[in-house]
Amino acid sequence: MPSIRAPAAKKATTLTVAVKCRRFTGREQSRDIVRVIDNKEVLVLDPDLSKDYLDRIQNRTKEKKYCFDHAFGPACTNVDVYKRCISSVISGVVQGLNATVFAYGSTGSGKTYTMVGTRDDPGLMVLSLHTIFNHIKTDKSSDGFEVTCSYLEVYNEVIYDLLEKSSGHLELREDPEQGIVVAGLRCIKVHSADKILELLNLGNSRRKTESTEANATSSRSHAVLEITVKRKQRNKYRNQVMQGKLALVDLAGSERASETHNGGQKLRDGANINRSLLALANCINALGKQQKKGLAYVPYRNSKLTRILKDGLSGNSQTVMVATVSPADSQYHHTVNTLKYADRAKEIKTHIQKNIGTVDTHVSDYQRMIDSLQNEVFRLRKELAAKESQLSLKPAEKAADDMSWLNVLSHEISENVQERINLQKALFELEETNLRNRTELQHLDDAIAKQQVIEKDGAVVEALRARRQVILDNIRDNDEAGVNYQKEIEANEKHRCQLQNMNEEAISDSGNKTYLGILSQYRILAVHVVLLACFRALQLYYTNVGNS
Ligand SMILES: Nc1ncnc2c1ncn2[C@@H]1O[C@H](COP(=O)(O)OP(=O)(O)OP(=O)(O)O)[C@@H](O)[C@H]1O
Repeated sequence: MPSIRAPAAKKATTLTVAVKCRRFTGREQSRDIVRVIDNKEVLVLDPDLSKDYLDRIQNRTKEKKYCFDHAFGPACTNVDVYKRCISSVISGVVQGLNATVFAYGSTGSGKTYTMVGTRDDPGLMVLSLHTIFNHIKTDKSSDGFEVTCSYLEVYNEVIYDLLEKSSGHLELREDPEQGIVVAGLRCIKVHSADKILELLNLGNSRRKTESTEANATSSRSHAVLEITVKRKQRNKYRNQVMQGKLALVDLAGSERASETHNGGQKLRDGANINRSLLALANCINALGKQQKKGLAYVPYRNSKLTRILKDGLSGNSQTVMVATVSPADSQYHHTVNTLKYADRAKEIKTHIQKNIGTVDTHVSDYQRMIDSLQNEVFRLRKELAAKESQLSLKPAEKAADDMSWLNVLSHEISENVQERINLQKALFELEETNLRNRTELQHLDDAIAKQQVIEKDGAVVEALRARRQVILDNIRDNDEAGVNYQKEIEANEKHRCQLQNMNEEAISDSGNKTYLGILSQYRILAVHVVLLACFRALQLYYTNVGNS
């Protein structure tokens, strides 16, 4: 399938960081030490009540104050969080932008509650899905939408598909175009928010949770729900597609082994969870410093979680981090630690750009468009004949000047269409070549992985790598050439619009509006039929070449 490429224009943005302090749970008996001021500031009081006035003024207090994009106190619901910092990001997804929302905090601080929620207080995952489908439902354009969803978990550094009953271990692959992808992950087409919610519940029931000292249902895995929204212009032969991706992440809880009193498998789980959360914290640290001091290295490769989140942390994504904290004095160190990382995350920069590109219009789609245009051409031809007999005089005799100007325009439109066909053909050829290149790249990656088991970095591996580089360069060159063809196509279409406008103006100025209007509409539609028939033939040809 031809690629969906992002256009050159990028907009730099920073991570939106929100803090949410949950309310006390029934079993907690602690002092409340977190205050939210002005919807932005978070004050963490010193848990040690014995501090006196002198300690305070001599700065010996452990009281801490932070400022974030948004802060939510215990009385706020998930809907409040959603409205203030998530909903605008979600609207962008329907317009072809990528977004990542993740909850970060210690065990029992309210991450799952925030992301998944309850029946009475639905979480950010549920609210986002409803917004996406509402946008699609109320969209005024004639665009077609396709929504797909995948749900995975990273448990003990192994990736599982939560939408598969008995999922095997899945591997991460680096795709030159799509970045990090999880090979073999199921992507299900969905037509309503309810269907995704059903899948979400199913996935959640398969998620690994345990009762720990700190949380009765502690998530032992990191879960990533990914929703892709493809928006395709209907009835247009310029097959523009926009694709927005939304990643909603519920991280596992971090904890100190000494606090949880876990042993055996639970202790091992905890070590792995902490390993990936540490890797995430290290990435946040490095990215935060990178903005301030220009340091380059970010250790994404240290865990599966950070590789999966790479785009959300530094790539093409509008990202929101919701740091969750408990109000309890017993959680002071966790709270301050979470807020410290949240504070660093404010420095992280990402960029956003619309994912716009071209995709196949299926042969059947072209046929459908041709059929409907041909019906229209047929209707106009009949109307034209009726008008000619009404006029009794031949229009060429009646409006010779108008006709000759219209003929010139008509000729120019035909030339423009011919140019468009040639450009499309060149683009198809390029995309076909890159399709073959990508297949070879995949084979080379497999071969390199196999060969490395036999001899690490030997001569064969070197040769395979050299070939891989050549193919990668070819892909890049072809993609660049493709972008130029796209620009020429855009210019060509703009010119055709101008010609059609001139045509309409000429008709509206003439004394024979009705007849010339029908005549020119008839000619333009006939030209479109030729164009579509040509695209259909090209599509058929390349589909057959691809299959053989
Ligand atoms: N805003 C809230 N209002 C009421 N109860 C909450 C709120 N946030 C969290 N809780 C409750 O606190 C407890 C812990 O929350 P939750 O399971 O979401 O934490 P977590 O951070 O996901 O923990 P873990 O990392 O161990 O999975 C749950 O009983 C949950 O119902």
